[in-house]
Amino acid sequence: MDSLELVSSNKVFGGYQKVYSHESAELKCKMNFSIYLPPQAEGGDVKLPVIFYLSGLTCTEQNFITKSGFQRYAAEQGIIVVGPDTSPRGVKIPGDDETWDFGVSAGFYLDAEKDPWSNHYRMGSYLNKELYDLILKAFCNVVDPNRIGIMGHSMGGHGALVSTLRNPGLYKSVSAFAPICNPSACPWGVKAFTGYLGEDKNKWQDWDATELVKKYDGPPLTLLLDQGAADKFYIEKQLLPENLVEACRSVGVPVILNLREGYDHSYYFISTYIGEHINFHAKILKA
Ligand SMILES: N[C@@H](CCC(=O)N[C@@H](CSC=O)C(=O)NCC(=O)O)C(=O)O
Repeated sequence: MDSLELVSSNKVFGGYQKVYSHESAELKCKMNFSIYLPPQAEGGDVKLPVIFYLSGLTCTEQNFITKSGFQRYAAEQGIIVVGPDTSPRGVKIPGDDETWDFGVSAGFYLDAEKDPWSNHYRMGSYLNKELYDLILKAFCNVVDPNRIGIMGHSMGGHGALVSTLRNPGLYKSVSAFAPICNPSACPWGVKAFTGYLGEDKNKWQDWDATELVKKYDGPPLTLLLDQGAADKFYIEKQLLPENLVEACRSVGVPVILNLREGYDHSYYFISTYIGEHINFHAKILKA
């Protein structure tokens, strides 16, 4: 673990919530990530499943670990949970902090192709190659490389779905809270894809879950989605879960969409259902 620097460590539900920093080769900057090591990781003599959790717009690795209460359920199930940051940090690109839905904290878990973003904004490769491999290597005494799942919220829900569909088999289980399901067809996605990928909409399809699922040809998957019915971003059609459900049904990919009456887009919603999501992953990863 020479290249990892421990930023913080707090005991919670018998395990440890840690934050590390490291130099990312993909992003060319220093990045933080969180890792929850449940009590079962103590001693290092059992290999445990891992879930990656991807946060949404405006977040760092801190929002999820301080607001969702996931540690109780991860401790109960004996699951390690890893949370990357949402964009490169400390890199100055003109326009990267002008709006909250593009640039800093809004990396969209994709590999940008357009200048000036393509040099640093490579969150897709960072997550699915660099951080994934780092976790397997640095925590090899406690991580089971064959039992890895992924989940996320909003922009992070998009990231979880797309990472799974683009990399068949890399993640055995996937779920999302209020994900951006069809970014090519919503204002957040159009802005991000135009900025990071350019005007050519053919390229957008490679990072859009609703398009990717129609071509998915990997191991069997069931997608679990939870969506608050009172979520203003759902009402404003930024999220479009129905488009993803329709695409899944058209190709026979099982999907569960729970529409939760009265819930909004916040971590109050996530904390209410995070236990159900952890248990969903546990059932698949521990089968
Ligand atoms: N600043 C925005 C609201 C931003 C917001 O709601 N961000 C969500 C993710 S949205 C999609 O990716 C979030 O997770 N916020 C962090 C939190 O701790 O709640 C506005 O003005 O509406």
